[in-house]
Amino acid sequence: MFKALVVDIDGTLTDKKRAINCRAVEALRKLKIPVVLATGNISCFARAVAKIIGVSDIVIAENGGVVRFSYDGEDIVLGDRSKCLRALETLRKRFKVELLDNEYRKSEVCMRRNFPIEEARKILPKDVRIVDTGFAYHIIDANVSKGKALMFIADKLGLDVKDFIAIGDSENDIEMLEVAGFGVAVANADEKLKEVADLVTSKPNGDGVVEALEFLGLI
Ligand SMILES: O=C(O)COP(=O)(O)O
Ligand SMILES: [Mg+2]
Repeated sequence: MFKALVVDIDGTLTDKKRAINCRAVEALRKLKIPVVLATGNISCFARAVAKIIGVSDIVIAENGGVVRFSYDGEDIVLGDRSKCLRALETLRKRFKVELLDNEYRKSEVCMRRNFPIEEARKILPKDVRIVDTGFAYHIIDANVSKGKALMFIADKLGLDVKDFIAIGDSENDIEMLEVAGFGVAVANADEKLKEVADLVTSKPNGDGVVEALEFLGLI
């Protein structure tokens, strides 16, 4: 009954050290439905991961700020990076900010997790928000989320967003789980994500992905 799957990368297919779970990779390869990867990471990283896992080359990158429909296609930018760069200047006045992959980002700003995020939230302008993926902080356009990007993709593919199962681990996955037809939080997920999930797996990371796919009768 579900027609497609969207799955987060870090903390979901990978563990804390970013090592990929090979059981999850094999399970995803076996699926008969399209698998879309959705990550806070940059588009070229997402595409490379999709390619080597062997899933569809439709990807959501930069927390929904960038989507791409094919490996050799073009990035579609859904977020306004200028808002994020302005917000970055506000943060820089208060914290020592270290940027990550700045030269490749098209819609957002990514930073090392080395300052108090709650303090940052208090001073950021309202046209952006800051999300903690457990791997990095991201300043994203307030109009952007993995959930909105998923709706955009579903529409282009002629699917209903409710046809998707979504699996994730952190707060940047909340909207994606909310809009999907069935949301899964892996055992290591943030409490906030578990609250919006239809299923919380007993196993963490990739083992949780396999558990969810078995639960849904997909493998
Ligand atoms: O790039 C990050 O911060 C992690 O991203 P992901 O968990 O959405 O894959
Ligand atoms: Mg994640």
